[in-house]
Amino acid sequence: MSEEVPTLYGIAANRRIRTRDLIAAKQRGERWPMLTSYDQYTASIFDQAGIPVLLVGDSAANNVFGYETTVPVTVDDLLPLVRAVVRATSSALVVADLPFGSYEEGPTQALRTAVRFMKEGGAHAVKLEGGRRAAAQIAAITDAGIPVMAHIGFTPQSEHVIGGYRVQGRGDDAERVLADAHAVAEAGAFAVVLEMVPGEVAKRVTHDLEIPTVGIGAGPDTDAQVLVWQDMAGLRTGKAPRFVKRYADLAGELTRATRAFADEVRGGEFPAGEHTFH
Ligand SMILES: Nc1nc(=O)c2c([nH]1)NC[C@@H]1CN(c3ccc(C(=O)N[C@@H](CCC(=O)O)C(=O)O)cc3)CN21
Ligand SMILES: CC(C)C(=O)C(=O)O
Ligand SMILES: [Mg+2]
Repeated sequence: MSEEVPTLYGIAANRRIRTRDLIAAKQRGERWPMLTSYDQYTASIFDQAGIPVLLVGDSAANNVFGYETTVPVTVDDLLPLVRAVVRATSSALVVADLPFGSYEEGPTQALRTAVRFMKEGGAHAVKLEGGRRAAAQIAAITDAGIPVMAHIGFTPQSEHVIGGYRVQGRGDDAERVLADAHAVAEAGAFAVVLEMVPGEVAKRVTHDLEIPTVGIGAGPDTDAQVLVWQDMAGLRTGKAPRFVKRYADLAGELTRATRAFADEVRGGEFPAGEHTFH
């Protein structure tokens, strides 16, 4: 487990990735992968496998706590997950997602929440949803010394206003996404997630901005790509969004292992002598 760890090209694995490394990577034309993580074991594996940025997403609402939407999850729910991911990693930059209700009231509330994720969670950066409407919050948090990743296009916390899971920025709406992208960069964001926007719009934003763009359902021309890990690894079953690619079948593998354990207990084959103390 001590072999050379690939992180960003040219960056040694013996220190944490910093936001400036990600901006430098963009200048060199290097793409990078990002995944969500919500626990110790996945965080350690992703860190060792060379994922330079891990997001403790508010999507824990769906993928850890079993809610239908991201709306119910709280700061107190997410803080222990952030601590676990930080403790389990040595190279990755850990980004804490600000949940719904923890920053909308304004810059003061947003900064207070971001400070909790830094002080109590040990996060290295925070992320929040919104373009022009979130610019004041992004500026306040950044001015306090906390790096902010923005998130525009489809913003799941607003799905009740948006009216479901919908591509944002088609046709004339592209101007809205572009204005949001420029606003968050101007406010001081170090990167911006583009979720479910047309590939052409994501390409334009990526070209326009000096900060890296992180696509999810935004085509191949962003600087980085992010997926929810349970989608990427096939732990989540059922219909996945079109932007998901499954790189493994963890649900199938875990089902097989579970059935084997259950069968061996029922059949009296487990535990065997080697598992027994005398
Ligand atoms: N497991 C998981 N993966 C995610 O990507 C994710 C979460 N959870 N939770 C928070 C948000 C919600 N997101 C979602 C959820 C569903 C679709 C979806 O069903 N998309 C369909 C319909 C698109 C359409 O109607 O235009 C698709 O086929 O892509 C997209 C994004 C992205 N985030
Ligand atoms: C999908 C990513 C960008 C996210 O915000 C989350 O997982 O919460
Ligand atoms: Mg999120």
